[in-house]
Amino acid sequence: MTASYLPTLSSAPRSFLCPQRTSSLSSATGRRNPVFHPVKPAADCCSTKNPASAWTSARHERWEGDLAVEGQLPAWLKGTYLRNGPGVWEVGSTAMEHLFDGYATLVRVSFRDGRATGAHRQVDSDAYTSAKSHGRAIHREFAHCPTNNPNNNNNLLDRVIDLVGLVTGTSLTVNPNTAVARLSDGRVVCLSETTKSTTLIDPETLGTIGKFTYTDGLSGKSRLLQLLPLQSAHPVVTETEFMTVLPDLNSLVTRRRPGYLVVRMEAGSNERKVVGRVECRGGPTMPGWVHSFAVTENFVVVPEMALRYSAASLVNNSERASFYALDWIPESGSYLHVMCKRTGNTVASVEVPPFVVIHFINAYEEKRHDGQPTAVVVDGCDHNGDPAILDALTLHSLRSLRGKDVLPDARVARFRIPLDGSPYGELESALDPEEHGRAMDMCSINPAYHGKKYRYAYACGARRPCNFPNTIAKIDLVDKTAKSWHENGVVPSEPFFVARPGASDEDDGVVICTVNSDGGGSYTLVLDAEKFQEIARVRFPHSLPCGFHAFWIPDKM
Ligand SMILES: CC1=C(/C=C/C(C)=C\C=C\C(C)=C\C=C\C=C(C)\C=C\C=O)C(C)(C)CCC1
Ligand SMILES: [Fe+2]
Repeated sequence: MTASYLPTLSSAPRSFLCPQRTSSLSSATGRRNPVFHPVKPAADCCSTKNPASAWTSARHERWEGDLAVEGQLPAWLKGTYLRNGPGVWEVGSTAMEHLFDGYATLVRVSFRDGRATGAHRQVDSDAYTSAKSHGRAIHREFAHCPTNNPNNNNNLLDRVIDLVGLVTGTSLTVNPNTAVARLSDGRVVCLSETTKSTTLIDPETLGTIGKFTYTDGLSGKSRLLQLLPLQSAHPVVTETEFMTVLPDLNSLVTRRRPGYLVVRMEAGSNERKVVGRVECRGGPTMPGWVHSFAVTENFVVVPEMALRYSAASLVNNSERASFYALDWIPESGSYLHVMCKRTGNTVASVEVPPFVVIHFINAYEEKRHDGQPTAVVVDGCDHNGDPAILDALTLHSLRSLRGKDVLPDARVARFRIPLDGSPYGELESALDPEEHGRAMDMCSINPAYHGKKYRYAYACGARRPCNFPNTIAKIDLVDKTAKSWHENGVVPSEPFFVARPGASDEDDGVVICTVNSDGGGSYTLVLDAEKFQEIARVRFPHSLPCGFHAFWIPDKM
């Protein structure tokens, strides 16, 4: 590998790693100076030798500057890679306990002319700013329940106060720490699982512009007893629309069966319109957790997992369910529902073996010779139908069990849903899970193949022993094989596929992934997607927390 370093400030990291001595630097290259804002001074703030850096809170509110490039970035790679994820787990007297609880940290790497600039910055959500001003977290996160919450008593008034909190969304998190997406009108949003957390950001400065407010009243703002404060964290965004799934919690207060609303929002609009409602088959009262879902050309596939929202935990903001805000109720059944995008009708609803899929990979239709769809095939990262993965992602496990083989097994699950009225769907492993070390999550595909028959998926896999996925895997769903990238002790985030402009092969492009290295330190890796070999890495001057999901914004031609 040829290495070429940009002669920038970032190649002299010791001079600006410490936040106490950052302000007077000037760039020899004439480029913009790095900007450095400490979260709080830390005793080891100049050290990058922290093997648990992936799970260590970001030390600086924000930083931006030039990045050192090792290797050769493709000349065609022009645009901005954005990554979101939890990055601050300690504020004042609060120390969060779960990976999903951390306050949103954005990372940006912009590639132009073989060079790279980078930034990271905390999202100024109400959850984060209020935690800083109160000296403790005051919102309910996935696992974190505000401690000295006065609503601990079970009297009727407290229950009513909690319910009002749920309807108005004031107690649940507004921390958009999961995904980032550019809408087709150019607005860039960070998202998580509460509708109120959706936040507009500036993709260049990573500054928080403000809340993305839906104007439809669906989330309970204008209509009392509209219990729709939750959403899938992964909307499907196309050139014309934004589509998502809202678990319908109205069954908490009505006799209606629980269900899901599929909603769509046109480009440029803030108004979601209901496409249709899917009724849950299981229950009794709560829909299954829907972090993501899948779409095909004509259909939306809504999962109903036996891992269900916990009414008690959502309504009483200091109560924990068996899995944090979720209950595992295998006897309630596991289902997949298929809704027609055009009519909003549910055209298939099948029972399937238990699955725990946080992230669906893709879906496509099988068609008859006359083009009529006969079945829907859906692929997801399945934790072998076991919610134990949620416990494996506590910060204690991640920080203390490094090198221990405690990561639960996972696979690429392939579901087949017949469209002939059959009551059952099929479920099998798409390839031998040993191919990818029995770990599988944080997936992406070539976006041109969304909803279509496809061959390749990119995801995090494992080289065992490990307590977190530690490889980047390219899954070939036709040959049923996997290629892997791995280095000792690494913690990768979602590998994100970016197609070469003008490409015709599905894997003609690069895979971009930000990685925490063994002894601390972070870099963004660029792999040739076809060969699945490293072509460049772009180093940050200090370590960043491991994040979740990425997005690519190409430069305007
Ligand atoms: C889940 C619910 C809530 C909040 C969720 C939040 C804030 C974030 C969820 C993030 C997820 C699910 C990330 C998944 C990552 C998976 C990884 C890294 C897997 C690795 C495996 O090997 C609420 C809104 C608090 C309440 C409802 C439920
Ligand atoms: Fe996700």
